[in-house]
Amino acid sequence: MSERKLQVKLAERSYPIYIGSGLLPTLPQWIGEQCSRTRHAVTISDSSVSSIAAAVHDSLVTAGFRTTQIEVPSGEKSKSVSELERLWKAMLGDFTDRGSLVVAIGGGVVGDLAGYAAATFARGIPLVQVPTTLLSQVDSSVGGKTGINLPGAKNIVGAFWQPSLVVIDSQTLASLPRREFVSGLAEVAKYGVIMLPELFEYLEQNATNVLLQDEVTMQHIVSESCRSKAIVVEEDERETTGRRAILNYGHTFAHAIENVAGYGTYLHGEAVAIGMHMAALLAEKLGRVSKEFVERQAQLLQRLELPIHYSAAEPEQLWAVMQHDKKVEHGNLRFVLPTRLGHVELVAEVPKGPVCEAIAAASRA
Ligand SMILES: NC(=O)c1ccc[n+]([C@@H]2O[C@H](COP(=O)([O-])OP(=O)(O)OC[C@H]3O[C@@H](n4cnc5c(N)ncnc54)[C@H](O)[C@@H]3O)[C@@H](O)[C@H]2O)c1
Ligand SMILES: O=C(O)C(=O)C[C@@H](O)[C@H](O)[C@H](O)COP(=O)(O)O
Ligand SMILES: [Zn+2]
Repeated sequence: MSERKLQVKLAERSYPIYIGSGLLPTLPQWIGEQCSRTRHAVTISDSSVSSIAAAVHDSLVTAGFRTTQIEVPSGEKSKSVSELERLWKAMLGDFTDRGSLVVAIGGGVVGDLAGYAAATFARGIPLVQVPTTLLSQVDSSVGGKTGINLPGAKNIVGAFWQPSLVVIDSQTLASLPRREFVSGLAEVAKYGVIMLPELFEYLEQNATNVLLQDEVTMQHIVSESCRSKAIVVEEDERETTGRRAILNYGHTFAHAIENVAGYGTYLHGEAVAIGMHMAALLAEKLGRVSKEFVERQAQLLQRLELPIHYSAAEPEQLWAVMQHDKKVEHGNLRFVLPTRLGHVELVAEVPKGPVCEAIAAASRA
């Protein structure tokens, strides 16, 4: 199967996304095209993708690059100040400079962490994303959000730093555990709810093939997801007009759940699925959507084997953590809420009562 090429159009920060099977051997050529001044590549990966990182490294060496290889522990806890500091020091120690680039090989954790290292080292060096989880292929590798967590808030320190190139090779998913694969489907369902009802219906009709990871089905959902994200990012690169906030559907709840449960307890996509259910319940309580909408979304998420219930009922605790959400403005938390399938809005002045009721309604003791 030949590759598909999408383009994220952001003037001088524009970049291609290549999607296909068996693309990694072509990576050095594409790096040469996108980052022609670069002869030194810092590959950053995690311990679950060592063999993929080794293959990328070898192809870069063969193509004449000097390389620095860095590995971080796998898991959400690596999006930390201490890992970031370790990366900076390793980059400095091997003479990384403005003629270098970072190649992030892994899931969203590596992409966000390595991306922020690229954004900050020497005030910013080019970044290439090689996503190896479904979640990172449909979402985190595109759009330029990079960063780390603090104990009190998810993704609270970071930068917008667009990659110069994204290479999505479906073969890298061969070793991905099923729970991680399913987690990525939450972000795909999210695009369906926020802007692409056809994708939502496609998921409803093709759930079996999706879960079987049928190649044609996968290429469709990955490219539709990247296409949707690119459209939104092109309209509001730095989330200043509110348009990009639609990509945060379910995330106000999700980030609080990830934080309160302890980073890594819920996978990001699992928390997003629960957060989407909470957001739909909240929208229903505010009279914005029907019960049928809530049930239809819940049915799809469950059909995709995603959770919709939070296993500990702590509405007050989630509410407190949500006050650190980046959509808080002048002390007011804003929620992304649906009005119909394919459309969501950023809503301010949502009272605490219905929020806590929605959390309780989606919770199981
Ligand atoms: N920047 C953004 O726009 C954005 C968007 C969505 C999510 N995120 C962030 O992304 C993170 C979640 O990303 P994720 O779900 O990819 O998690 P992850 O990076 O932790 O990867 C999931 C697990 O799979 C392993 N893994 C990765 N590739 C593998 C492969 N090919 N084979 C076997 N194992 C593999 C990893 O080691 C890890 O244990 C969260 O921190 C979330 O906040 C960022
Ligand atoms: O790219 C975006 O914009 C998103 O909101 C995508 C989300 O799926 C992603 O989890 C993102 O990291 C959340 O952003 P944050 O600004 O709430 O940290
Ligand atoms: Zn997300």
